[in-house]
Amino acid sequence: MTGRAGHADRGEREVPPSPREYAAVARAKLDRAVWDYIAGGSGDEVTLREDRAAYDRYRLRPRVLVDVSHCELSTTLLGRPVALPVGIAPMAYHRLVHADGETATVRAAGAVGALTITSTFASKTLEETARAATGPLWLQVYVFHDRKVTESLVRRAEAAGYRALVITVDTPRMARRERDLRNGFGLPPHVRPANFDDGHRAGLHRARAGGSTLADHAERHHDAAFTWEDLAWLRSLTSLPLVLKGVLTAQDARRAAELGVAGLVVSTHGGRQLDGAIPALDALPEVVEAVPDECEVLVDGGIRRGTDVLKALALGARAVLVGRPVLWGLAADGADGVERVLDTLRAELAEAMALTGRPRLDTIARDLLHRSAPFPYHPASNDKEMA
Ligand SMILES: Cc1cc2nc3c(=O)[nH]c(=O)nc-3n(C[C@H](O)[C@H](O)[C@H](O)COP(=O)(O)O)c2cc1C
Ligand SMILES: CC(C)CC(=O)C(=O)O
Repeated sequence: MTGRAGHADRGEREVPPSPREYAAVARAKLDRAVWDYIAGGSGDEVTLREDRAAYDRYRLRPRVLVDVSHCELSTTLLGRPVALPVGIAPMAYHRLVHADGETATVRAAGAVGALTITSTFASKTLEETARAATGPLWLQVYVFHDRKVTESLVRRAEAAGYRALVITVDTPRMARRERDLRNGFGLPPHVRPANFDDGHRAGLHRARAGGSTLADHAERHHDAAFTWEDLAWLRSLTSLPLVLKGVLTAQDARRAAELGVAGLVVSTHGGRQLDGAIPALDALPEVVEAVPDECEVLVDGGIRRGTDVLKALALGARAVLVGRPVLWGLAADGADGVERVLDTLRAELAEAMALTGRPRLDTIARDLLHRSAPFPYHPASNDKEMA
């Protein structure tokens, strides 16, 4: 870690003072189609905007004259220590934005002591990523028609030392993402789904007007018939804890907990799947309420500030995941950029805890929040990351 947010980096480079400012740096560096794939959402991008705006509707009720000389951010996730309640959401193809891809991302997370969740569709193999990891590491899993492919991912994850499997349940098919359709998005030649053999890679690079090769691939391979009953099959494959990602209702949360799922990620997939879905932050309280304490609830989508993290924790999340800002940091400056994004979020969260008089994570509760601004509310500060 070199520079500090807001100060010149060894006198050579200006470090953007907030994660969101890396968006502008990334946008200037990336091809338009790659930027659009990352920034975009599905349909009219209503959920993309509202996931973010949901945070801006809450105001904070600070308590004063509390000893905040030390704020403690460390906690545990599924029984393992992490230095902060902020982890990296699974995202496909980090090599779209930087040659070092997922290995740079995981090194940065390790330096900060943050959880990393690696995508099934990583552009480095899950073994390469595990070798570069010094912090906690979980694998995100998509369930495919060909169960042997999924089973092989699970076996490899166990052998490589992954500590949990995150089953993404909101993507039986990929939603129509109009930016990708307009751009005829396909992977550039140097980016591959590294966990798969050539058969599974077929067609991902041949862009076609009006289509997205990623959506075509999901259509062919994702098992849209995968149900609650089939979870027992996954459970029988492994003793690793299972986490379901993409749950937005109390009903599904309850059912997952009854089946012994260790954790849930309340998520709209960053506004990339069901457009018009309830913002993740608004779904969080009912999910937390529905499950027993031992089922750990995380949330993602639109978290850009330490105060956003604080709000999610106040509504009952054990931790949050951050997606796009990690790719902005990676695009801007490789592992150093990711480390700065995470470090800035940590510094902002520590500051927010101090200024609200909540020096420990177990002092952060619902009474910290005041819901004020009416919906919809989309401050201009959100525009530059979605443009
Ligand atoms: C470029 C990109 C790729 C993604 N790929 C995956 C993926 O492979 N698996 C998955 O479960 N979620 C994927 N997601 C969703 C993220 O895990 C996460 O839910 C979302 O990005 C959080 O919102 P945020 O980007 O606003 O922080 C992806 C998101 C982006 C932006
Ligand atoms: C390759 C895709 C299935 C990755 C994904 O989940 C996404 O782009 O949101």
